Amino acid sequence: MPRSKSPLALRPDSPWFSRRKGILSIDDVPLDRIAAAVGTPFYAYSVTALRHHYRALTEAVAPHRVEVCFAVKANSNINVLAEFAALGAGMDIVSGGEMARALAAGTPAGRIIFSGVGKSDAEIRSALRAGLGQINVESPAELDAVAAAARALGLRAPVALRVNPDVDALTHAKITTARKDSKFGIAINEIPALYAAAAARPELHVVGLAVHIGSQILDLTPFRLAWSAMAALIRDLRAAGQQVDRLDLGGGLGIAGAGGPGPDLADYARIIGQTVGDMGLALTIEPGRWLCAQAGVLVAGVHYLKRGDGADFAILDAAMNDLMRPALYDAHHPVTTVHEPRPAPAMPLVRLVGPVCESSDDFGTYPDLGALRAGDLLAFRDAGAYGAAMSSTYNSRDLIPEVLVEGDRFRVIRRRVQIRTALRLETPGAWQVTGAV
Ligand SMILES: Cc1ncc(COP(=O)(O)O)c(C=O)c1O
Ligand SMILES: N[C@@H](CCCC[NH3+])C(=O)O
Repeated sequence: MPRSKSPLALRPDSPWFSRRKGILSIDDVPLDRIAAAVGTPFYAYSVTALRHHYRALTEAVAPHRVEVCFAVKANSNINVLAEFAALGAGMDIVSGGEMARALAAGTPAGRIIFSGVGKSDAEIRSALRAGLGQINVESPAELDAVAAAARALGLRAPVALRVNPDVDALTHAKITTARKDSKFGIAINEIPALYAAAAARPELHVVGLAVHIGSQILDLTPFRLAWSAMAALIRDLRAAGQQVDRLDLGGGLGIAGAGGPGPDLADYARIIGQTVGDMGLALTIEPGRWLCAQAGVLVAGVHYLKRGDGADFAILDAAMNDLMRPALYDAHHPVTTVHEPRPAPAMPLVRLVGPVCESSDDFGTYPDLGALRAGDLLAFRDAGAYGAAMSSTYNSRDLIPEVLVEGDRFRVIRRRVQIRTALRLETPGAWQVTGAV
C-alpha cells in the first residue's frame, strides 16, 4: 500500500473536499454539521465525486467501446449503486446478496456479471433465473455446477472462463489474484481444452474469457502483460475454431495516496487499445476502488488522548471494525483534521487507534495533525471503497451510518445498525438431535 507523506495537504484533484470557513467540507456540507446530525463515526460520500470518477473513466475507455461494470464489493450501499446504475454502469457481483443489491439499485440483469471462486448452487440458480448477462466460471467443477443448474432449469447459461495468466500484479500480496499459486481463475494452459469442452455443451453459451489480476495496481505493466497473454490465448482459441466474443479485463486500477498522482487514465486506456483493442471483442472492465475510494471519508471523533512511548495515542471512536484496511493490509489512509490544524510547538507524532481489543486496531502514526484535543473530528480520506463494505460488528459494535452528500444537501443512506436490533434477530433455536450417541 502506498504511504502518504503529507496527510494535511488537501489534494488538488479532490475539489469535493475543501475548507469552508476553516471546516473541512464534502461538497458544500461541513463535516461537523453531519457529525452533529448523525454522531461519529460515520462514512460520507460525495455524489459529485462518484459521478466525476465514473464519467472520467468511461470517457477514457470510450474509444475502445469498453463497458464499465462497477465492482459492488467496493461499496455495496444500494444508494451508491443506484447512482452508478443511473449513469449507465453495469455491475460486477460476487454473491447472491450483491446480486440482490445490484438489481434493487436498478441495474438491468443483462448488465450484471457474476464473478467469484465459490458460487453456491442456490446462487447459480438465482443468477440464471434472474437472467444475468455473464457468469465467470473459475474451475472445471464450477463449470459442471453451472451446466447442471442450467439443464435443470431448461436454460442456456452465458459463461466466460476466468483465466489465471500467472502475472504478478505488483501490489500487496493479500490482494494479488493471478499468480500461479492464487485460488482464482483457471490456469491459462488448461483453457483451450476446457473452452472446447464447454462450447460443446448445449446448456452453456460460452461467450468468452475473463481475467482479474489484483487490486490497488499502480504500475500498469502487469495489465499489459496479462492482457497481452489474453490476446495471444484468444488468437489461439480462434485459430482452433472457437468463437470468442467477449473479454472481461477485470478491475484493479489503483488510486494514489496524498503524495502523488495515481495511474494515468489515458495510459490505462492506451494499454487496452494496444493489447486487445482491435480484436473485435466486446470488452468490459470491473473497477471498484477507482470509482468510489476518493469520493468517501470516514469521520471519527477523538475520544481520549494518552501519553505513549515514541508517539502519543489519540483513541478514536472509530475502530478496525469500521475501517479494516489498516489492520488487514497495513494500509495508511491520509487523515485530515476537520478543523484547521492547531499549531503546536513541535508537531507531535500521534498514533491513531480505536477502542477494539486488538493491538492491530491501529490506523498508524501521523506526524502533522497539530495539537489534538478530545472532541476533535478527524477525516480518514480515500475511504469510499472497501470501508463500510468491509465493516463488521466485532466487539459487538454497531455498524456506523453512511451519508450521501450532493451540493449543500446530505441524506442518511444507512442508519446506525444497532447491536440491540441484531440481538433481537438472533433468537436462539432449539438444539437439533442428529443421531444416537
Ligand atoms: C473479479 C473482481 N473484479 C473486480 C474487482 C475490483 O477491484 P478494484 O476495486 O481493485 O478495482 C475485484 C476485487 O479485487 C475482483 O475480485
Ligand atoms: N478489499 C481490498 C481489495 C481486495 C478487493 C477484492 N478482491 C482493499 O480494501 O483494498
